[in-house]
Amino acid sequence: MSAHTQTTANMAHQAGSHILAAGDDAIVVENFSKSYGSHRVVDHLSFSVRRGEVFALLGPNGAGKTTTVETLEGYRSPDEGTIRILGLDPIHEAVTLKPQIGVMLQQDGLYPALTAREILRLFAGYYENPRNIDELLERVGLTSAAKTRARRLSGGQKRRLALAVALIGNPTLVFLDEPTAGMDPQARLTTWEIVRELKQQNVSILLTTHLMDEAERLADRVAIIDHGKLIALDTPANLTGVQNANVVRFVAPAGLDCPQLAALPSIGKAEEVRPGSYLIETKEEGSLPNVLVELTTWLRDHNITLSELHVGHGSLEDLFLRLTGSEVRE
Ligand SMILES: Nc1ncnc2c1ncn2[C@@H]1O[C@H](COP(=O)(O)OP(=O)(O)OP(=O)(O)O)[C@@H](O)[C@H]1O
Repeated sequence: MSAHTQTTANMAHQAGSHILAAGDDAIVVENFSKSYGSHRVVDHLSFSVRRGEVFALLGPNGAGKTTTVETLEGYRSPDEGTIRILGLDPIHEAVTLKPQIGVMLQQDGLYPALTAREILRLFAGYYENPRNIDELLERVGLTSAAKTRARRLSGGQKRRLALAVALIGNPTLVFLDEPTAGMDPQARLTTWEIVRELKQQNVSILLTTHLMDEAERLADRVAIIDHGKLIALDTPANLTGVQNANVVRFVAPAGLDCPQLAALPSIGKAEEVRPGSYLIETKEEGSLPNVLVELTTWLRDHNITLSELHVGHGSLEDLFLRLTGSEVRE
């Protein structure tokens, strides 16, 4: 092949792969399973994350989130199924893939004797087009701690540094495993702002979190997994039914007779979700005013004091509890 033909072929290949890549999903997981010994922790999981999407993976402890994320990052191999990250195999094409992804780990496996700036300089050296270190330190709120050795950083500062490490290489796709766990409210807000900025720059983000409000605020779509299986996948608005106000929540003494409440004509369901905290769903759309009349009449007739009453749609936390039967923990 002549040099010209070869260049043309390369250009066509590059153009072709670019067009292909642009239409591709950032992450494709198909039928992925993983066991530790005889314990299957991920069970035929399939989902995809679009380019520029913020995708949250939720699930109770031990649901298989970290195993999934670590497999997507190329640190574990799937027993079954196919995984494509930016169109590439995370293990066999790791050399091409690694410069394009950023990973914020749950554990801050950073060099304890190096300063925050030295750690970022070290990681910047692995990338072709790293971010400016001082700007990044400023963005994550670590300017004043730039010369502090990692072992002397507070827990929250270590998380900020782990986030900066994930972003130093200007990644196309970022994995954030419980990014705000252990952060103070200010750092949490900064992290949320950074996630939104990344999204505006069309960076794809896979997020795991135990914070339902974090998922609700940030994620375009949420997947809930339990025992390694996908049990829900949709936008937060669709999952919580934000379009229809069909839920009444109230606080009253614990131990009310929920079956009796559920038997009222306009009430579809009545549950005590936590002691003294009740959730009621309407039987039909639009019957909320009737539900309120029936509920307050019932409470008055039984001489029950009401301390809070909210009307609206379900929350992600309600759905999570209902689907998994597990309390969310931070
Ligand atoms: N290396 C390992 N060897 C054996 N079992 C493991 C290993 N890593 C994880 N497990 C088990 O696999 C299951 C899934 O763990 P995983 O960490 O993926 O869950 P998770 O959803 O991330 O949980 P958490 O919310 O607690 O971080 C758990 O029962 C865990 O004990």
